[in-house]
Amino acid sequence: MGCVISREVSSGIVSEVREERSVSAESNRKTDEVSVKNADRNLVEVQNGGNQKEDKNGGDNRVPRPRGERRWPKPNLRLSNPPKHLQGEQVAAGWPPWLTAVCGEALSGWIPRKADTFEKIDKIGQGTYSNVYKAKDMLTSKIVALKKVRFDNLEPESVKFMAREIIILRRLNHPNVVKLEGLVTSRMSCSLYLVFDYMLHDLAGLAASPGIKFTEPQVKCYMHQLLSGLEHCHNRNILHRDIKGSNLLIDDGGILKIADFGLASFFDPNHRHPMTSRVVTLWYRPPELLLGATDYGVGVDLWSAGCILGELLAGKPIMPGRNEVEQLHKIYKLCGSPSDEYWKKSKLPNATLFKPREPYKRCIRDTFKDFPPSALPLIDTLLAIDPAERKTASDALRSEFFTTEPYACDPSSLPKYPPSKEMDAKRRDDEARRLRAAGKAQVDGVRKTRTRDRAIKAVPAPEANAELQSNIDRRRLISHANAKSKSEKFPPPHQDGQLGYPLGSSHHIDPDIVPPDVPFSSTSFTYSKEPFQAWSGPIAAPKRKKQISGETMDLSKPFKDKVKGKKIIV
Ligand SMILES: Nc1ncnc2c1ncn2[C@@H]1O[C@H](COP(=O)(O)OP(=O)(O)OP(=O)(O)O)[C@@H](O)[C@H]1O
Repeated sequence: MGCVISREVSSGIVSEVREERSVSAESNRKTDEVSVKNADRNLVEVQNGGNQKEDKNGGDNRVPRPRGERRWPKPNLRLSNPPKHLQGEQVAAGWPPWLTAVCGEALSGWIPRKADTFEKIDKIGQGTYSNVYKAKDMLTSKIVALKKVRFDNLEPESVKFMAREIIILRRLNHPNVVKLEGLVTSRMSCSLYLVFDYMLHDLAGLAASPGIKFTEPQVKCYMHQLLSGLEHCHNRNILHRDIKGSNLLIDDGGILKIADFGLASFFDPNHRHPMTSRVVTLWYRPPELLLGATDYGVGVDLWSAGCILGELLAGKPIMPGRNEVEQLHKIYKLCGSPSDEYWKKSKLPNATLFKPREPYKRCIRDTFKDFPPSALPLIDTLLAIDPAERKTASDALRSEFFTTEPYACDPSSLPKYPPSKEMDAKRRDDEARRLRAAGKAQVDGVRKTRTRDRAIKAVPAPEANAELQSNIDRRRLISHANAKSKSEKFPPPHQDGQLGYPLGSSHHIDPDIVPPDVPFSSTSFTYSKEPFQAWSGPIAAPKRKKQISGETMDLSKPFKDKVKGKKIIV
């Protein structure tokens, strides 16, 4: 679409990008040919990032890396002071100084579109730190989605996190990954808009729509696209870390795109850089993260993909835990508890706490005996307790699920659904509540109630993501700084040992907040009066909103992490 248009920005920037471009000029030709219709050729090439190759079949052929290039691309989150000349050039190109001062790398080679060249049509989504609008690009007449990222106090940390999302998005170029088309900003405003293609649906919204039940070929079609998008991310050493239905957008041609890279991160295939375990929405979170792993890889996204596969075939989420303890318990009950061998080799921080007295037997095949037979080996693999056994997205794409009849249908043959997003499901929910409250007609009420029930099932319990660390960090931030929305995503720096999850040390768990049917070793639970409550949720904290220091805190969203000293990559 070419939102990022007009002139080249800086000789320095452009030469850097050109070097990349020369490596893969061939591979970019196709994308460029499409984009060049709308925009200046040079800048579109820059926008494409230069080192990616589009493969419409979902394959992911990596372009050879030039000599001397880093083995794995690392976002420059800690570089808070880009060279002055670069900042100057970017400001001259129209970027606001508060942005260039912190995340020059994310802007490199791009110039901003002006906000008044878009016409907002409707609000279509809301995230933890953003609002998403449907808008019309006045220059091209194209309908787009504008994700408005808020920066209340222009805190460098929050801007850096947004920069990471932009850097990651710019490295991705695949039909099943949402494409960042451009950035919109103004010198005056403290917000930034990310421009994306407009997508009519998300998978959570579709799955929660009354009357929609996916057939086997349709499930295969969505899963193939999801795994193809993941394969692309993983081959670029990017973990998404929040795969769930509402982050899988679907356009009116049935094309699925992985969206919301706000929690995504580059990972080190050599496992030398630990990462935070506090990622992924609870229902889709793999056991190793619940057990505190900081050394993990593609397996985390594959687990989430397994949960999605189960959900699409079962018509409801397969492991809807209300808090972390219950989530782990649901996992053990379905997938079995980790083997002794795995406990030994994984050295997971929370292993001693969550080792059940008696091992649980795996019963995936029994539980899902009504699933299509070819789906069982795949779901069995994706939901393996040991992440190494989940293999890779490429392996999943080669599994018999996709190579036996009935085959995946073509995306274009999928039914044309009315617009349906997770947000629409919530709207229906609100409407049903309003109608019930007003004592409207019984029949109508019954129908809406069913809709509501389903919508709720498709969305993780809000409390599910409220965690110890986030609560403490929020409290600290709210009382120490007068910030709100950003603080929920960007807590202040802290040492791991200070709060929450001291790596490698044991935790205290209040037995009162452990669901009664969770038979973990009783010796593991030690009563503590510390302000712990990591295992939050309905059991410990039934309220959605919490009043802290006079501010209303919304605990209903996954808490976005931050850099912890030098050790943990978030
Ligand atoms: N390109 C798009 N087209 C249409 N709708 C979109 C698009 N991108 C996002 N949305 C809608 O906006 C919602 C929020 O977007 P997104 O998940 O990117 O924001 P976020 O602030 O990172 O959210 P979260 O708190 O879930 O992490 C999505 O669930 C989706 O319904």
